[in-house]
Amino acid sequence: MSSITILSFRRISSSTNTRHWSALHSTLRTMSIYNAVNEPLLEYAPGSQERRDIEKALQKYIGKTIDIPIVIGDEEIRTAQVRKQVAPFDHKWAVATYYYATPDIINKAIESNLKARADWEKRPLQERCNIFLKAADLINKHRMDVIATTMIGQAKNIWQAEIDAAAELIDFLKFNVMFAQKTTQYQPLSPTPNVTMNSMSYRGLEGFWAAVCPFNFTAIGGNLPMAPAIMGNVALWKPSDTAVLSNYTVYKLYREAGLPPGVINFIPANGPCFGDTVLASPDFAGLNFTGSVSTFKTLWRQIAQNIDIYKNFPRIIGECGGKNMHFVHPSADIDSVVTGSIRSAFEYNGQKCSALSRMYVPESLWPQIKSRMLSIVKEIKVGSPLDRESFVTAVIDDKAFSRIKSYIEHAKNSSNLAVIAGGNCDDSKGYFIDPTIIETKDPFDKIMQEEIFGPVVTVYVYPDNQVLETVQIAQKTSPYALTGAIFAQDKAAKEELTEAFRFCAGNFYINDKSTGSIVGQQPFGGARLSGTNDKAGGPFYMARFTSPLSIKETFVSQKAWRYPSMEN
Ligand SMILES: NC(=O)c1ccc[n+]([C@@H]2O[C@H](COP(=O)([O-])OP(=O)(O)OC[C@H]3O[C@@H](n4cnc5c(N)ncnc54)[C@H](O)[C@@H]3O)[C@@H](O)[C@H]2O)c1
Ligand SMILES: N[C@@H](CCC=O)C(=O)O
Repeated sequence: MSSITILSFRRISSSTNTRHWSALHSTLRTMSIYNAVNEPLLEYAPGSQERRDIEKALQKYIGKTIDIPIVIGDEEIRTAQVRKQVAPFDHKWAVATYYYATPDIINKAIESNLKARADWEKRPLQERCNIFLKAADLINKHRMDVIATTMIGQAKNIWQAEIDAAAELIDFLKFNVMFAQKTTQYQPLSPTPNVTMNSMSYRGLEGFWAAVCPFNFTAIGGNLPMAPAIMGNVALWKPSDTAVLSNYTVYKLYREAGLPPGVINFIPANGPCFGDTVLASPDFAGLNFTGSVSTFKTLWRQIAQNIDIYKNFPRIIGECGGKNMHFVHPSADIDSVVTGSIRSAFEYNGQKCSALSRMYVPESLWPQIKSRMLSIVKEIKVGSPLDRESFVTAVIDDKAFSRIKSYIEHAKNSSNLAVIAGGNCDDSKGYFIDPTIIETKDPFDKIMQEEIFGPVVTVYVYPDNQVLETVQIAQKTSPYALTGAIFAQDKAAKEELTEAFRFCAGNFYINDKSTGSIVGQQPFGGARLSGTNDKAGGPFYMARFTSPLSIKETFVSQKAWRYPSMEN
């Protein structure tokens, strides 16, 4: 790994000895970069060691309520605004008690960030990277706690929790470190090093970042404050109300890994209260947001309104929703369509931003695809994530339950729409919604346009001789461009469809489902209203968290003020 540090860099840069510069540049050329590889997934087969481990870990949490404080520096704070995070599959069970931060407390957290920044930003990149690589080791060591808290708090079954809270989070930590090193490796040209040496110093931003997190991925909660911190920034971690337990479990491991107090403060808070307070601070430097379009637009508008108070132009990153499609060509392989669509639409109850939500299927293939999807849906078990057979579990909360149910009711009440599988909703114990398949005669019905974020997929069946017309419909149906997939065996069709949907997704799949991106393999993010497409888990992402300083140092005394062209 790199032996170059910002501190040593500064020491060298203050020297006028060109030999030091040459040494720096040759070290930069030879420095070794951390080689991130993806975390292997554990399988949790019955009888396996990991199966026993997760069952033991779950016992620590089942039936209990964990108390979670606000954390600023080393101080734990509890306010009078006591909140409960409930198990979505058993809403009488509060899995955690936490406390909303008040505006005063949020301002105190900002002060603490700024105080910690003075030292953190100056630390060598290598030192910061080492802390987060240690955090990756600790997540692995305490894998079962991170997974168990994700299972009970966000209702993920073991498989989905493993993908998210263990594998993806560890991947984010390791790939962010690697890309931070690669990003900062660039040094500008110095064609006459005995006369002039050019260099670039990679600074964290002046001020603090607000990391505003969604409920649906523990890994995203862990990533949003951590990526800026690696690059020398300080951040407020605002967890989602429905993911406080898993996010706090990860936060504690970051601190245990050596993250100094105040670099990341853990601030559960009412969303608008948090937004209003942090965006009113002149030191607000950046927003790292993942969540819905409406929240992102609200925050962006507020930033614009407050633009005159800021010391810097804030950086804005926002990854939002989608209306992700599978477009099936008449030459498609039916097995791939059926398996991919069931998985993408119903894994984690359709609550992945990349989940399949609308399908376009040619009428020649629909009878087979329909009968196979309906028969799989009959086999899908809906239930508690603690039951190893549950493929679909409960949706996250009462608001999500009502929203998803309203789309199903709309389908039941519309003559253009037919509910052909599922449609049952039951919130008596938990927020359960059966995997639901709807057929539509109207490709522009709102159910084909709006993000539902639940286990509901709508299918539009098109005449085989109208592929191009249907492509045009699919292109303009939704304002989002997050993920999309085409299924085709015909080579020319594959090329044509890929070109036709070039701007309809940030992550595009050919003969594969629209979900399941892996850090470092399919860097993730969408365009249009799906977000700023900064591709978390990729190299450009880390560049967003640095404010580079270009330095030119000249070693020879400069005497001539006249241009050569003026000389005789
Ligand atoms: N593109 C991606 O990478 C990606 C990944 C995951 C989730 N998502 C999207 O996230 C959404 C689901 O997540 P969610 O329900 O948690 O989203 P949400 O917008 O309801 O909440 C996101 C966060 O914003 C906070 N918030 C709400 N109002 C706020 C305000 N006025 N000021 C400051 N913070 C505020 C919430 O408390 C929460 O922490 C879906 O739309 C999904 O598609 C996108
Ligand atoms: N990485 C995830 C998307 C995250 C959004 O919720 C996937 O591609 O399944």
